[in-house]
Amino acid sequence: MLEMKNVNFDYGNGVPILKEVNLIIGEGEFIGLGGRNGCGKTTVTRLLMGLEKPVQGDILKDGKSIIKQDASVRSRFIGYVFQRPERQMFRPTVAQEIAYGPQQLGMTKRETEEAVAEAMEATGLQKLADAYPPNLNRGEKQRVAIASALAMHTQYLILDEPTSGQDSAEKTKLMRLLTKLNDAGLTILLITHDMDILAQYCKRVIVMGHQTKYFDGTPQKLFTECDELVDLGLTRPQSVTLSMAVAGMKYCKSMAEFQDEMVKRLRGNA
Ligand SMILES: Nc1ncnc2c1ncn2[C@@H]1O[C@H](COP(=O)(O)OP(=O)(O)OP(=O)(O)O)[C@@H](O)[C@H]1O
Repeated sequence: MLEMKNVNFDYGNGVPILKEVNLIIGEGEFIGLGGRNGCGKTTVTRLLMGLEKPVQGDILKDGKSIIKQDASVRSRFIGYVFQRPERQMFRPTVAQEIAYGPQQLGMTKRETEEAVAEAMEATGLQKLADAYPPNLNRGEKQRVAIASALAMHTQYLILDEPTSGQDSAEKTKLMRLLTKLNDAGLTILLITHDMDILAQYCKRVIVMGHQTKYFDGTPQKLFTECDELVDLGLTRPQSVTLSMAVAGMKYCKSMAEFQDEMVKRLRGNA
């Protein structure tokens, strides 16, 4: 479990960015982190990673403060996929890039090879083992960044807007991969501005409001009960709007689910 306790933060210029932020990320969760541009989502994840230090408050793992552990120590259990994953790649081939973390952890050659092979298989990168990372497309680069974290046997994976600028097929491919990894036990925290992703794939949503956490609950609660969606820079996904508009219709987290429900109704099954 990762925890932020009463965290205050500014970037050293006296402008408060976060005030009294409290949040818990339990093992095995799939959490979406949303909110307006500039509300502090990336800052929250940088604090969790140890790339920034709180001005006040604490960050804990399994109840113990990790505030003194720098980012290199925390990278053993928290993997991070940056908005521009190419910025975290320095090795000449995909396989060598993925092997870098295990080597830094002191794994033997054999352990490293095994970890790299497993991570490439989990992310479908086997055919790209010898490719030069800068030549990959964005989806492939993201998968290399994810595989690099998996090869270190990370417990938590944080992704910063991984689907922005991607077409629908790439988006679905990535989200299916993340769902599969989450089903296998990986904890995921995903920053996103995509409402469909919050609704369809995340089991819990945290929304940052003005300098602090504003909402923490299920996507269903957020999209059906929260009156401040617009103020928070969010919109209701079309599938939810439509399912709320049809009398007696259950909450539909995706258009596919809405269509299935409608077909059932037309056939007289619902
Ligand atoms: N290095 C920095 N120095 C000073 N201010 C910063 C720095 N990085 C971010 N900020 C400011 O901190 C605030 C929060 O930024 P942050 O990137 O965490 O927001 P965000 O919610 O992730 O935004 P977006 O959705 O646009 O990515 C913003 O006002 C931003 O301008």
